[in-house]
Parts: sequence; C-alpha cells; structure tokens
Amino acid sequence: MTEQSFYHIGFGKQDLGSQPPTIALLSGDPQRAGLIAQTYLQDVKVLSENRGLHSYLGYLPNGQPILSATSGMGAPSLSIVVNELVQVGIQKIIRIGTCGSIQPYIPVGSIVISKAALCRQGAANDIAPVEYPAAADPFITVALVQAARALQIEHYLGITASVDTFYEGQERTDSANPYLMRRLIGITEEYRHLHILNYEMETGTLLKMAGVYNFAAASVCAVVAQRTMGEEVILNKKDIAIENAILTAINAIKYLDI
Ligand SMILES: O=P(O)(O)O[C@H]1O[C@H](CO)[C@@H](O)[C@H]1O
Ligand SMILES: O=c1cc[nH]c(=O)[nH]1
Repeated sequence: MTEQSFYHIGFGKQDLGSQPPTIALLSGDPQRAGLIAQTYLQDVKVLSENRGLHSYLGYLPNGQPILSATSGMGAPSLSIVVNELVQVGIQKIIRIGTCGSIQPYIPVGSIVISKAALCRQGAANDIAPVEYPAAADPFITVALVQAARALQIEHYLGITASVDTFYEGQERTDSANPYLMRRLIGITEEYRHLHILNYEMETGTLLKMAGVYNFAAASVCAVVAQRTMGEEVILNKKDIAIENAILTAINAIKYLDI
C-alpha cells in the first residue's frame, strides 16, 4: 500500500493507527484545536502543524479515537481541509467555532448550535448550486442540544449566517474600511428579522460539503461578540464561551452511534 500525506493537512491514513478516527472536531483557530486535544483527549499525538493547520489524534476516556483539527479562517481554507479529512476516512465533523450574536437575547458566553446556515460564501458555490441547502446533520445537532442541556450551558438552536468577511460582510464599520457597499448596509437588521441568530465564517460551506460529499456535519459556536451592543469581541468572556462550546461538542459524542 502506498502511503500518502495530504498536501495541506500534512498527514495521511498511515498516521491514524490501527483504530482510525471517524469523527473530527474542527476549529478555525489552531490553538483551539490544540486546547481540545490537550485538555479533553488522552494519549495525544501531534499529526501535523503544517501551514498553521494543526491536527491532533487523541482518545476519549472510553477509548474512542477523535481527530482535533484546524480549518483555518473562512470557507476557502475550510473547504481544502474538509476535502482532505474526508479522504483520510472522517465521516462526522463537528465545527467548534466562535461567532457574533445578532439577536439581543443571545449573550456573550452562551453558545449557538446551528440547525442550518444562510450561506453567503463564494467557496460553497464551487461545490454546489447557491440554492443547495446548508442543513446540519439532525442526529449530531440533537446530540449537541442534549449535551448542552445536560451541562446546563445556555444554548440557542437556530439559523446561522456564514459569510466570507469578518468586517464588511458582518456590517462592521469600525475598521480600515468604514465604507460599506449599499447592499450590506442594514443587512444585519434584515437577518435579525429573518430570525438568524449569529454571524461566523465556516458553517454554511461545511454543511453544504457534508450534503455533497455524504458525511455528517454540525456546528456549535461560542458567542464572543454581541452585535446589538457593539462590534468588538468581548475578550474577558471569550474563554468561558469557548469552553462551553468545547464541552458541549465533547459530551455530544456520547449520544451518537459511531
Ligand atoms: O473562531 P473560529 O473557529 O475561527 O470562527 C470565527 O472566528 C474567525 C473570525 O474571527 C472566523 O473563522 C469565524 O468563523
Ligand atoms: O463577530 C464575530 C465573532 C467571531 N467570529 C465572527 O465571524 N464574527
């Protein structure tokens, strides 16, 4: 058998041992991928730290193998990583991200579980028609809700807006570009009335890829900004919000049939 390390993720099937993982926890931030592995998994092996796409193999206390990997920020990077993860045998992906709430009742520190995404992302259009649904796997999504309930973590289930930019696309004007194109002015208010809960930058493309590639995907995001109050990330509540999202994802795995 020829061994192949994939060009971007920097590892291949040969690195995954005799009991290869089928579930990946996918974070935008490489530090978060490391934190998940070092804090919640056992017997951790660093698979690769190629291009900032850090990947780790570890085990839950019951022996189940889990991959903790990095998508990088935004849909183009995520699309590359997910394509290669599927090629090494991953069948379920849970995104553990951060996001900004656009509803007044969703505070920083809580988590949003996406049942679907409004996908305003260019990369997704290379994979499926723009009208293709970005729908989360119902079984993983229910498991995330069950886990959050059991842990008494404040959580909200609903629709996420996944966009390509943190500043313009999320209607931020406190940036190097205070000018917003007309089509973006007022878009957050419009989304609020469409009962969209939050902004982030990867879930929509991940969910469309799951439909097209035939794997199961879901997303849980830590709320680190409250866009009805301001544009900034609330740094003193970021860590607790992220811990809530990670704990929810790790515990959700217990409810899944693997
Ligand atoms: O914290 P991560 O997982 O990177 O997710 C969010 O944070 C980044 C922007 O700050 C984007 O990638 C967005 O989706
Ligand atoms: O407001 C936010 C916070 C995190 N990530 C985003 O994409 N937006």
